[in-house]
Amino acid sequence: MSTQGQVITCKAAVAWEPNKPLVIEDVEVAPPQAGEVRIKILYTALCHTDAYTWSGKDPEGLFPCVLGHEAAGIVESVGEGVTDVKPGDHVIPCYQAECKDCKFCKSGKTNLCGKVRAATGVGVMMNDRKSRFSIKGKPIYHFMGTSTFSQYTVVHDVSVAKIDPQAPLEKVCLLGCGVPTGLGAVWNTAKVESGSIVSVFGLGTVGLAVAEGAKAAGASRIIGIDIDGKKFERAKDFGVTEFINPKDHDKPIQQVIVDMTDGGVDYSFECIGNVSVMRSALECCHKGWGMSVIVGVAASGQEISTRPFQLVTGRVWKGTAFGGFKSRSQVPWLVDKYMKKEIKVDEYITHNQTLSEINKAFDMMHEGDCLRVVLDMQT
Ligand SMILES: NC(=O)c1ccc[n+]([C@@H]2O[C@H](COP(=O)([O-])OP(=O)(O)OC[C@H]3O[C@@H](n4cnc5c(N)ncnc54)[C@H](O)[C@@H]3O)[C@@H](O)[C@H]2O)c1
Ligand SMILES: N[C@@H](CCC(=O)N[C@@H](CSCO)C(=O)NCC(=O)O)C(=O)O
Ligand SMILES: [Zn+2]
Ligand SMILES: [Zn+2]
Repeated sequence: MSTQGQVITCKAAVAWEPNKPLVIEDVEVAPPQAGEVRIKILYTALCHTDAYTWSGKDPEGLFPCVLGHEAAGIVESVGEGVTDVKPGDHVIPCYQAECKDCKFCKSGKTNLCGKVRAATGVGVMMNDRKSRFSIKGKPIYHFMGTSTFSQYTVVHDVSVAKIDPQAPLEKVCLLGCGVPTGLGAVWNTAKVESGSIVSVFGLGTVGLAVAEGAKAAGASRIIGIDIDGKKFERAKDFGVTEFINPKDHDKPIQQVIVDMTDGGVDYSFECIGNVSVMRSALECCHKGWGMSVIVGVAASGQEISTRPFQLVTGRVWKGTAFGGFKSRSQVPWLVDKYMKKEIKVDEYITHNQTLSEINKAFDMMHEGDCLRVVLDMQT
């Protein structure tokens, strides 16, 4: 029986309050309105940004909400005027939209899109500024325009990337956030050249994807920095050539790196979300040209600082969202690269769970050996 035009009641993990366990609820998901797409989510991974918003440290965090933004699924139905996808299409929801028509999209200077950001930032849909999720009539906020911790979700059509139907959804769900962010930070934001010396702070999924991207770009040295020494062995497989544990040194870590690189690295990447490490990442860059890219997301109220002289003397400080990738145009390209075995994805999946085990899955995510946990949403 077709569910098109009907409210669908399904299971979703609801964050009722910051830091309180997620609760699996029967959630009503309204049909998509004009310009919207309802997606059956088959697999979702957990990202540290979900945990960050759940913790209450995200100034944009709203409760109750359905978190989740790294997923893959199949279009169930589309609203009026939606032409780019149809029921049955395999898709990846994209928290960074791409309308191809706004000032941002047309600028040629950024992957940020302005079309729906004002609505997604406050947990509602553009059309009527309301949520499509409810429980017994009580609205539940959307999150990042994706809300993938639900068996069905509604997103804006500008936030849907149509992908190769042959691609395994239980793997390519990762191409919704962490892996593209790391690869793109290197390829799009920093534009690392062959022969460069690179340092990566934080060897989780994002940092390892930075290393993978840097290796592909031909970096001559890739220095991995992490306070957890257990991260080092695995990082070799992703391209890291040297390791530093700040705990093994008395000197500031930036000084250690400057000393071992004849004046500093060409490019550094902060993949943790720690503002003091962001400073170290900038200050380990080479005078005159070194560039540092902030990838990690820092808590509300945190601010970065350095001596302005660091910038006066030629270091450049940048940041990246979704690795600078234009989502609808380039996520399908990343899926194709995975299918051609040109980028890793499977290697970042260390754990598998089901939606009903989501709280356990978050506990796993915080364990040292974990990169990504993928949830099977339909069991
Ligand atoms: N900008 C974006 O678009 C974007 C996209 C995805 C994720 N993120 C953010 O990127 C960050 C990294 O994500 P992840 O999934 O790789 O996280 P993760 O927790 O798996 O990895 C972080 C790593 O940093 C290490 N670490 C922690 N404190 C450290 C310190 N002081 N010095 C050195 N190492 C330290 C940890 O041991 C861990 O290995 C998070 O803040 C996440 O929210 C940003
Ligand atoms: N809401 C937070 C910012 C969170 C943030 O920086 N998000 C990244 C993606 S993290 C994915 O794991 C991002 O793309 N930001 C750009 C955007 O949200 O448009 C806050 O307000 O501090
Ligand atoms: Zn993420
Ligand atoms: Zn746009």
